[in-house]
Amino acid sequence: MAGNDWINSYLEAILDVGPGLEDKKSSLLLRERGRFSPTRYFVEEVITGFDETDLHRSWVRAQATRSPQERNTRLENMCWRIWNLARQKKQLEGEQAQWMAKRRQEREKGRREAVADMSEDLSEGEKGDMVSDMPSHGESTKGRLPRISSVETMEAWVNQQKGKKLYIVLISLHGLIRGENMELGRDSDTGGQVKYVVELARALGSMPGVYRVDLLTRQVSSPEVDWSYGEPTEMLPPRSTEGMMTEMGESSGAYIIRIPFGPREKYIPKEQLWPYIPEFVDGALNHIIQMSKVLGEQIGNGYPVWPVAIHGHYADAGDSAALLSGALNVPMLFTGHSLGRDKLDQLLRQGRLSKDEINSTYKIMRRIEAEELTLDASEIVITSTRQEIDEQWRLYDGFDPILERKLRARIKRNVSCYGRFMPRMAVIPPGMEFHHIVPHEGDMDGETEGTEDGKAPDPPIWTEIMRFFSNPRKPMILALARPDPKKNLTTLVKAFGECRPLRELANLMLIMGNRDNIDEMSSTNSSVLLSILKMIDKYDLYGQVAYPKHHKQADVPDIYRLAAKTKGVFINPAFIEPFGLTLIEAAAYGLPMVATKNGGPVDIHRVLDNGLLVDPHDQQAIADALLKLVADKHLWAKCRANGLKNIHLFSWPEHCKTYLSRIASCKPRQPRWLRTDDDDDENSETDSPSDSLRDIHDISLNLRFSLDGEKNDNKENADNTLDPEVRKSKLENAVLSWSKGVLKSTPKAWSSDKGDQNSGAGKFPAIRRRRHIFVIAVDCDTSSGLSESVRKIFEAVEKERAEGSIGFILASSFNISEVQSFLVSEGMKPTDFDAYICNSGGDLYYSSFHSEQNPFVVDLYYHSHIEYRWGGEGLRKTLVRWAASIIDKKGENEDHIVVEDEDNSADYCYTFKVCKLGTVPPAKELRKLMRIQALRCHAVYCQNGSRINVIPVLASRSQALR
Ligand SMILES: O=c1ccn([C@@H]2O[C@H](COP(=O)(O)OP(=O)(O)O[C@H]3O[C@H](CO)[C@@H](O)[C@H](O)[C@H]3O)[C@@H](O)[C@H]2O)c(=O)[nH]1
Ligand SMILES: O=P(O)(O)OC[C@H]1O[C@](O)(CO)[C@@H](O)[C@@H]1O
Repeated sequence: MAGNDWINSYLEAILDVGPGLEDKKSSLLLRERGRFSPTRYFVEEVITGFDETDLHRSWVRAQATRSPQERNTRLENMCWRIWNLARQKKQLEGEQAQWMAKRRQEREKGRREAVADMSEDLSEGEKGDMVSDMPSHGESTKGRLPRISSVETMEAWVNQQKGKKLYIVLISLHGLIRGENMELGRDSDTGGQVKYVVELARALGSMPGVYRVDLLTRQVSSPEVDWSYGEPTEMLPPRSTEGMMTEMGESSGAYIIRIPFGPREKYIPKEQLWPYIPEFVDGALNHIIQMSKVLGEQIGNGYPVWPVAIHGHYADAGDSAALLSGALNVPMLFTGHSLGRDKLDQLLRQGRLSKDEINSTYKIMRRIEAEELTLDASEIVITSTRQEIDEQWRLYDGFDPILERKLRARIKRNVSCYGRFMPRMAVIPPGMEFHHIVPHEGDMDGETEGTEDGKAPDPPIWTEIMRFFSNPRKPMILALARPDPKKNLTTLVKAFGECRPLRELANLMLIMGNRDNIDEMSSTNSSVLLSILKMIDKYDLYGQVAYPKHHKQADVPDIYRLAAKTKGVFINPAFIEPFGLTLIEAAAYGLPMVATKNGGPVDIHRVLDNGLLVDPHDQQAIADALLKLVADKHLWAKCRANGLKNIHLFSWPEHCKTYLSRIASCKPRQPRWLRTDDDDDENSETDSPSDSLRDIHDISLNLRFSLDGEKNDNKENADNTLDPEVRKSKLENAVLSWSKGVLKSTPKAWSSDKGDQNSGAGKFPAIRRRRHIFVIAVDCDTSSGLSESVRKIFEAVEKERAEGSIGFILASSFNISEVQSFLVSEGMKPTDFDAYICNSGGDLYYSSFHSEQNPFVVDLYYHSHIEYRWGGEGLRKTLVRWAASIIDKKGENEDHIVVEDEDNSADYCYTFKVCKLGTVPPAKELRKLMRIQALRCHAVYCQNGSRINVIPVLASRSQALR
């Protein structure tokens, strides 16, 4: 019963600490927030160190020895709770292990099937090692970064691009982004990503060949935040040192463009932004179309200059970029910064929150689905480290490094991949802006200290920091991070507090964002702060730890400088750090590092070799490493020198060169309505094609409705603020100019009716007169259901319909022949609707007055927008195989539940009948299966679950409207 002696002594210790554990809610929160408490320490010891049966035994014993004394009752309750926590943890671990095993099986099966499909010509490349052209610190030998080799490609590309000027769109959705005095560490959402995207935009805007960069983000006009975040546009002026800005030439530069969406006058955390993404996409589309037109006038000889790529940063912007890239038919890029699956795994592994709790707090499943979608839609995924690919992206259904390798080898050999696609992964570490790193030679010997003899005074932040210390000249251990539990600052304070020699030798400087009042911080951040303050008190660290309330972005270089001047060390003890901008910042100021061995720091360390890596969970290892680096002056000097020597490898211009060479490898795509130049009538009064799309967009803004489950509950659309009359006339104009633009730009290409092709103006007369358009999007399993809905709507607006001021679009899962039969059976005419979105978004038709035999005109341009990554026959075959595997077993008999419906299938919509409702696997299972095999598509269960339509990944009914 040795185990139980230990348990009992811990239990006694918990009781001595006092209440806390009995309150389930508060203890869960307490653990989630990373607050340190002795109770937590003992509970964790018990749960992780002992077997569940020992814990059960303790509870039984506590029950048996129950007495009226309060302490005994508490002991009994506590034993029960702890035993249950341990069981929960074990169960979660079990589920996790099962999930991993199932996943491994599914992936292997998927891979086998994919390989079997492609088996006739497996090549050496597919069997062999990685054919790597990915630049990576991980793959490089120290001091020789492969990305440098991209310079030649870049030069070749620049030559090839001579005369062409690029427009690039970046998206970072959440807001609170500005060019100067960024509020980094303001809350959980304002950190490295903000700095990264601003610096990337600025650096790209300064590259030869790039004409304009727009960084799109949320416009936040709220009393809670600075007015600058409400400004629609901000220019990012180029930095003027370090040779970054050579050949700015005639570039228009980089801009932050703030798009209004989401609740008005309210700043919200990123987890709450998901429902508003369609609204952002509409606003962004409007901006891009207008900007392309403006750039066309400036540099495109009057032809729109479309973005060469749309690049989403973080899952939410990835989701938006996928929709935009589909709507515009331009390549998409993605950078994760931090990935949901990894976060979910970390949280599950801690065993403190159930999956449901994690999901409701972090909306993690929505985020993961968005990340999967980015894999479906991106041409290139950019990561900061190799680890992100090998350990993080490989957790996703849509990415498998082995399959990726095989597909890449096939593409190189020009062999078919049978409709399979994988995004390219490119490791391009971020850079640093070096303009504020002015060499301070005297930093190391005290010469630059403020003196009366004319030397520069100390920066104000030094005084602010030094007032905390009894002896401010001791080496400073610096941590600079948002007070987020995952940054693990509490373990650092504990390590410092419990290591006497370290306390004697060094001070601890904690820069943890900005705060006025801890009570006003988010609960997660404030709990980290409170735990740290309690620990400072507990270990009596007064005079040894600094934790200033405020600092500005401009103070950050001085903070690093101060730590370096005292011969201190930078520490990042995060549980996992995707990259770690602070580590390269510290190195640039000559500060050696101790960093977590989980994530990006491994890559950084390989390049810089400027410190030690530690297990962030091992408090002793953290203390030992810090002590070693501070105490060993020789090691310290070597690490400082190494960091300074190689830091130039993290430079934005280098990043941009590789970045642009990757973009150059994408097959150029652009909106197809461009290709109508020779149809244009020079004397026509009509607006340009881009106007037509903008106006369609205006219409869709005014016709908010719910499609494909995209609930739009934003009642505060910008246009709604207008006077109703103004809105009405705006809409009228929009409809009119849209119809004019449509008529001008379409005749040949979207007509299937050759005889009619030059009489486009006669084709869509109705649309010209529309003031409003109703989109009827009803999912029915019988046409009678649909007919009832349509009739009710027609009746409700009978007068306007008769006048022709209201037009209708029918959006359904039916194909065009089904639509036709429906119209005939209901005695309706094709022209009762102006347009038909068929096959769940796989096809778009317009009604034509001019041909009785051919009353529907297919929009072929729409196909060019959705055909991206459409798996065609390879996909169909796999779907048929899947359908054949869904079987209902009744004794000896086996019935097929899903069967192919060839008659109703179309080029961009494979249709399957569900023979037995309620027995098919959920749509997400099918999606997963396809993703595992690198087949990209959008499976829609429709007609009350009696049909499955599989359409291109970028198609949907709402996208068709867009
Ligand atoms: O009080 C603070 C805290 C942070 N910072 C700055 O904010 C940035 C923080 O960046 P980083 O250390 O990289 O962390 P995160 O904010 O968590 O950034 C995410 O995004 C970065 C860019 O992709 C990645 O490097 C990180 O690993 C990832 O977690 C750095 O420039 C810091 O100087 C401050 O100025 N003040
Ligand atoms: O904790 P999460 O949701 O993974 O997110 C971290 C993200 O938030 C930020 O820290 C703030 O910008 C980003 O830098 C990073 O991409």
